[in-house]
Amino acid sequence: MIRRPRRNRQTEAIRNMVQETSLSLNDFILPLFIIDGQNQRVEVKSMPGINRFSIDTALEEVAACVDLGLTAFAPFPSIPEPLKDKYATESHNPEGLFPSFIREVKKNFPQVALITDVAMDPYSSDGHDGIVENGEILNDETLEVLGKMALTQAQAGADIVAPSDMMDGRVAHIRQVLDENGFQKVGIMSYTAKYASAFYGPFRDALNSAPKSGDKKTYQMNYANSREALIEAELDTAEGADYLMVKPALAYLDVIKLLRDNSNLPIAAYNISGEYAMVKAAAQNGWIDGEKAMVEILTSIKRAGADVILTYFAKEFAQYLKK
Ligand SMILES: NCc1[nH]cc(CCC(=O)O)c1CC(=O)O
Ligand SMILES: [Mg+2]
Repeated sequence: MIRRPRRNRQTEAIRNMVQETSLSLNDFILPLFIIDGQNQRVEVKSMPGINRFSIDTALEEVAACVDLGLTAFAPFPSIPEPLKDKYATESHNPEGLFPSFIREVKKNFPQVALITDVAMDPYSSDGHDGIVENGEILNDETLEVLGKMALTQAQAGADIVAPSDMMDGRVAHIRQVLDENGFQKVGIMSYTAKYASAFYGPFRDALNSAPKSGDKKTYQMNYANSREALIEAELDTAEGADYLMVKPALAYLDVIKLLRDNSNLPIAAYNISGEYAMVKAAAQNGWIDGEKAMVEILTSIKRAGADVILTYFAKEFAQYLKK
């Protein structure tokens, strides 16, 4: 035998030398759940280690994460039920919970990147990402709400707005609204290929944002499709997206690779709530080594082609690097 691949695996120094993919804290965006009130830090039952924070404790959490070397955050608001309505009006109230949080973060930590969620579901009494009329999700009427929401977030100081709703044409509409109002510098991270997934459950628990009726299959993609992701990617690119995202990540590594190979834009991947919960549940049962599984999963997402990874593991990974 002349070729023996095992030679390059003989010692840790050699293995490290030939390692193709490495993770850096610059790769990560940490999602944060924001709730009303003061001095609140409430664990999400289905996501061990992940809390919902009021603005004050969220700022402490951001400070702790910045100390660990994290630089990017993706906050999501949990809106009290009485403030929800059919048109997600609260989503463009400049004095609302979410814009208030954005302003506080930018005031205290101007150096961090804030990637803010644009979608109706946390504010919608129907729990959908669009306006519901006779059981139908209206596309073009929803764009108006998304534009106002994105503008409100930009005015509060968001660096990048991230539409997660999957309405057609929303990237172009948001770009136009931002530009008309002088926010040319605010980026758009589009949830380009977002699939109708069974793994969103814990997130909907955290925000109490599950659809009140029906499912999201008329707007989120069918997980059996990958060519359709290329159609979405072409459109988002033409409409002015600065980043293309694939969501979820783990069961969609092929889609991440597909977009990586077909686009020169940065590719983001969202390692979502249910993917986090699976690892934590198995680790708590002693069935897998949670820390090793975390590093393996995050490395795999990057190996598949993600430049940016949204993950609930970001803080834990930063702590692991410190060890
Ligand atoms: N706008 C919808 C939205 N924004 C973030 C997530 C899920 C994130 C996660 O599971 O971690 C979802 C999915 C959904 O509820 O349909
Ligand atoms: Mg689209």
